Amino acid sequence: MPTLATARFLVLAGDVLPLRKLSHISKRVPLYTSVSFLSRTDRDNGPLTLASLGLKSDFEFETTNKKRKNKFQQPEASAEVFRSKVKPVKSTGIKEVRVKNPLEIEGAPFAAKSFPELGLPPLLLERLEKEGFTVPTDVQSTAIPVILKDHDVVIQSYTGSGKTLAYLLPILSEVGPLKKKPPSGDEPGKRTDIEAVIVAPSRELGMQIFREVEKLLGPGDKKLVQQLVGGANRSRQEEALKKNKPAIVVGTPGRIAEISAAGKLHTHGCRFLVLDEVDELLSFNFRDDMHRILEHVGRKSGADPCGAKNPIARRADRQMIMVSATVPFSVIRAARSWGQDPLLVQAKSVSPIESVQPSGPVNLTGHASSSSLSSNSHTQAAVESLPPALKHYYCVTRGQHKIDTLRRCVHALDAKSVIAFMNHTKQLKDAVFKLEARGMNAAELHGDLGKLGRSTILKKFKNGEVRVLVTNELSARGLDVAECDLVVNLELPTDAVHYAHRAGRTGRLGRKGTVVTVCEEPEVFVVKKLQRQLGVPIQACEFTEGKLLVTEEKAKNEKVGL
Ligand SMILES: Nc1ncnc2c1ncn2[C@@H]1O[C@H](COP(=O)(O)OP(=O)(O)OP(=O)(O)O)[C@@H](O)[C@H]1O
Repeated sequence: MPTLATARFLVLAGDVLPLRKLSHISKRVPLYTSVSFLSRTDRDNGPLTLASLGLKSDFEFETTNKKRKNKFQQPEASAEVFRSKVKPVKSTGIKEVRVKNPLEIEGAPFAAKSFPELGLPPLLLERLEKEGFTVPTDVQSTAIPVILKDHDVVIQSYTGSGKTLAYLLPILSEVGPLKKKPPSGDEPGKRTDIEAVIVAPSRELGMQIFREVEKLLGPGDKKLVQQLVGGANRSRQEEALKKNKPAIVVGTPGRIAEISAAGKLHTHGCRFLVLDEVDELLSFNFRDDMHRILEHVGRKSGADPCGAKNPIARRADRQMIMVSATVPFSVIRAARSWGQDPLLVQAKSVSPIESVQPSGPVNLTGHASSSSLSSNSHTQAAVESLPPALKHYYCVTRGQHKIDTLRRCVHALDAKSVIAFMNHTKQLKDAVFKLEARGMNAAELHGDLGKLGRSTILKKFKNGEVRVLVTNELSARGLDVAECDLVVNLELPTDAVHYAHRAGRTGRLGRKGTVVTVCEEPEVFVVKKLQRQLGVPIQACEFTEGKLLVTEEKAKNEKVGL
């Protein structure tokens, strides 16, 4: 049984505590190998701050004599942002030895101008060119070299900034037919296990990532990736696993856990575990399935007698990649628990997770915020997730006129591809009925529809056959429709994080985008609160004579919003 001597964090009653603070606890307290899971409404101790990432400071940084190589040299033109002087640790046959090393964080140029600068293999570069990807985004320039150096990472960058390729490219550099050629004579043996598991919280997002991998692998090798999303035929998925022996699986937590529990998914030798939308995957709904995944993926039972007993050593066998536009402090705590010396990778910075403190919020410009901003880390997470080019408005109307307002809004902005968010399925269906009755091409997307119905509607929306997609929280995360130029909140989101993910469906990858919240007079104070929490202006507007008119703030609204 692992003891406190070999562990760094203890997970107790939903909290993760550094074990060095628990010296008074009995020496043989069992170590939970799982981590705390958080309900959607969990509030943390405080937000991340950009200041806390202190690029020029030295950090006291614990590092491990990893089984994975610690490759700290960067390709010359890539994002060199940290350098660690890892002292060699004498091999004792036990891998848990950790030494404290100072980590120097230096300011450096980040944005690589091209993919070849990032040290990706030639075949993958060819595929990227074929698919029209020529210049990496900031988060890709920063994350790819760090992941290629085998670090566990938390990737945080705003919605639509290209986080998917930021982790897929380093994985495909090491897994599958596009990978770097091993040195001659170093040809690995026949692969039997899955090499990368990518977990996403919804079928739609899972399928989107799956398609992205398929596309990069190319038609000849697309069977090397297998989708394991819920709602799809399970026995067909199991047959495909057996027949095609894929190297990568992408799926939802429930289905992955189910097939794994049935003994049909062999992931013990898995090298990469990706948790996309990690803050959502931490929610209570996924708790049991995520436990199973974290316990089984990349755990080489029997391969290493020390590793089998020592959770820290076992963790070293897989590389954890955690991704979201919103990274509340709960994710930082989870990363500390799951990962080995994980790094926080943002668009233009890399810092040790150890250095991230739950402290005061910052605004979008990175300056310390005013005290009027909420200090919880969920709000902070939302601030950093909004694409800077988005425009935010709200329009006050009566409940019964919301659909008309939506219609006028679509015409006034001449929006071609609109996502309208609501909270309840019944109202959502009514809204579609009313929009269609008014001649607006609309469709509904929600959990009551079967998998086929959902994918057909989504396809039609992506093709432009549907102009207004009326949906709920299901589509708020990860959904990538480049053409979406307008997001409308027909009902208010529950909080700033949900607002940010909804808003992020438009304005992707630097495109223009508009977010309009349609609300009733008594709800204006909520909009004002969102404005304060997010640190972005949400202007009052009206739609008259086919135009969007920004209106003067009414005095009483100002008062309510104080
Ligand atoms: N280097 C690139 N060049 C051109 N297009 C890119 C590049 N990287 C990503 N894209 C495209 O940008 C879009 C957004 O990328 P992606 O979905 O990965 O964003 P994201 O940061 O994961 O967003 P979210 O937080 O909403 O999930 C996708 O259509 C993707 O194909």
